[in-house]
Amino acid sequence: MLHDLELISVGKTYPDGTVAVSDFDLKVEKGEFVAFLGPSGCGKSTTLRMIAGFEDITNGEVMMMGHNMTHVPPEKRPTSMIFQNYALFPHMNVRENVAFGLDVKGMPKAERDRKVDRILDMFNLDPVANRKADKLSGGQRQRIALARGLVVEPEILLLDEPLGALDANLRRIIQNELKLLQRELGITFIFVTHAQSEALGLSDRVVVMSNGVVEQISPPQQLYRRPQTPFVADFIGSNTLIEGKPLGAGAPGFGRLDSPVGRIEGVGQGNETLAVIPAEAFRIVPQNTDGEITLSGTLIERKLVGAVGHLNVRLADAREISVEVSADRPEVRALALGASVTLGVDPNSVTLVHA
Ligand SMILES: Nc1ncnc2c1ncn2[C@@H]1O[C@H](COP(=O)(O)OP(=O)(O)OP(=O)(O)O)[C@@H](O)[C@H]1O
Repeated sequence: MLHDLELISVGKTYPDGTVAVSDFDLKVEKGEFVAFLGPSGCGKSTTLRMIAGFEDITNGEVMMMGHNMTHVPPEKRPTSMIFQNYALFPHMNVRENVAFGLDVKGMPKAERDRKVDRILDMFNLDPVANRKADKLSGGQRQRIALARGLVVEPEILLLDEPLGALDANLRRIIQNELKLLQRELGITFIFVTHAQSEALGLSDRVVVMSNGVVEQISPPQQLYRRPQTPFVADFIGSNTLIEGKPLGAGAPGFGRLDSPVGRIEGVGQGNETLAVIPAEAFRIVPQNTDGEITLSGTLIERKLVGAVGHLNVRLADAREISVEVSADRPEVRALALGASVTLGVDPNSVTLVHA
């Protein structure tokens, strides 16, 4: 099957020797929304620029619709890129900014105007079409940048932290618009962000990167439920990580671990050395509850925020863990600071990974 975008072992070493990206493999289907997520400096933007053609590739290949694009210049690629600072021309009006990409292609004026009108209408920009780009609000500038990226009808839209300059409220509004737009147009989106909620909320799949390396590529729910590396377990959601000695396989699909706070069973092979337990997987249970992992400790902090109780529990080996439980439960309301608590966890909620 032909993929819209395929990265084959793509790597980038800058002339000063900085290895920004290594061995990046990815296949993206038509119409997919893929987010690159990771901390600052992990190589997200470098990868996006290599896809756009703005950055030379040191190793590997970039394929689009089955064609090798590795050495094709940006303007000959079926991509369009939207930058965080929008990169609008301040001296041009909105219409000229949007028309720019079509002018570069030498499109005849009548066809150009038709396409520009359509896209200005789509983004509600016709009322400001003749205003200079630097005289507009952040949200309007963001829409111009999107309109300019889309008017050239790319197969793949590349977005580099496109919402980074907006305040939280506008960000949420434009996030929704972006998702609707992407569904409607069926264009492939590659979206770079370091905001976890944005990546998880918008995309079909998330590529988590750290230090130039792909840690995991999964749909958002899968990243939460089944992290594959210690980095992802630590970076996504709110997990307790407990190391231990592998004890081999348990029930089919499950492995066991001997940890300083007792035996832990979770989804895995049994040769892993780290158990990952989501904060919300814990419940307060009576001692010696069957069929569950139980961890005993002392309650050292309790905050009830709406329906959620945030507890800090000190376990037998003195480590402190964060636990989220339903604040409405009587056994949670009854807990006093300093009380002994037993936490129960269903092994199904636990993922074992290699440390
Ligand atoms: N032109 C350059 N020359 C040398 N090193 C560079 C250059 N551009 C980026 N780097 C380095 O490459 C690494 C990856 O940078 P990149 O901008 O791709 O990260 P990022 O994940 O997009 O970060 P951010 O979220 O801060 O934009 C970093 O260590 C960065 O310092």
